[in-house]
Amino acid sequence: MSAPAALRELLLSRIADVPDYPKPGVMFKDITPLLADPAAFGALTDALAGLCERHGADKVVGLEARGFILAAPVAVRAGLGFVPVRKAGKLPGTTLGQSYELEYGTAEIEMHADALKPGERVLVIDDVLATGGTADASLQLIRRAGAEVAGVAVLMELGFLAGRQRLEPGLKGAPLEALITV
Ligand SMILES: O=P(O)(O)OC[C@H]1O[C@H](OP(=O)(O)OP(=O)(O)O)[C@H](O)[C@@H]1O
Ligand SMILES: Nc1ncnc2[nH]cnc12
Repeated sequence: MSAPAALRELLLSRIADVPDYPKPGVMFKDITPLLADPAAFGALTDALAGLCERHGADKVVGLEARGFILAAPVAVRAGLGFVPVRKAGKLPGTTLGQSYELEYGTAEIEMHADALKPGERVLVIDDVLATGGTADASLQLIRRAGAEVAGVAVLMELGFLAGRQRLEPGLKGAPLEALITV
């Protein structure tokens, strides 16, 4: 479900389009103006915290790095624990790792193996859903830890990259919430 029109407009107005970054042909969605506006950042945090409640989340997982910026205040606002999913090699404890396909090549993300309890319901939060590869890998980590996926929530879905379609099998019926779709 997308956000109410007034919130969508506020959020969209604070996301900058940066052409040809980080490489030619990519339109980068820069959320730093949104983060710099406490009213917009607060409204985003409230909306995502509301999704934690609606979907019965017990924990919030944030995806490095921009996902951390959004997910951490949401977890505090929702009164839930925050779990970081990091790029490989950054977590000190025993980890579960999951590699995934990028547009070119592969990448790997990791989560502490004991970060989630079996049966806990987890909401995954990130800023952008593009091809869906990162979010899909996080769902595999959550399930391998024995936890349940309450849903995935993103600020912005890039509809033309069909990440929703890529993510659908991994969601297994859990919701994908995008406050804005472009
Ligand atoms: O749907 P996908 O095609 O997987 O792309 C989406 C991911 O790409 C970006 O992260 P990036 O890896 O650029 O890292 P950053 O957050 O550290 O900038 C974004 O924050 C998402 O996590
Ligand atoms: N176009 C884009 N803008 C911002 N973050 C992204 N992650 C993947 N594609 C992106």
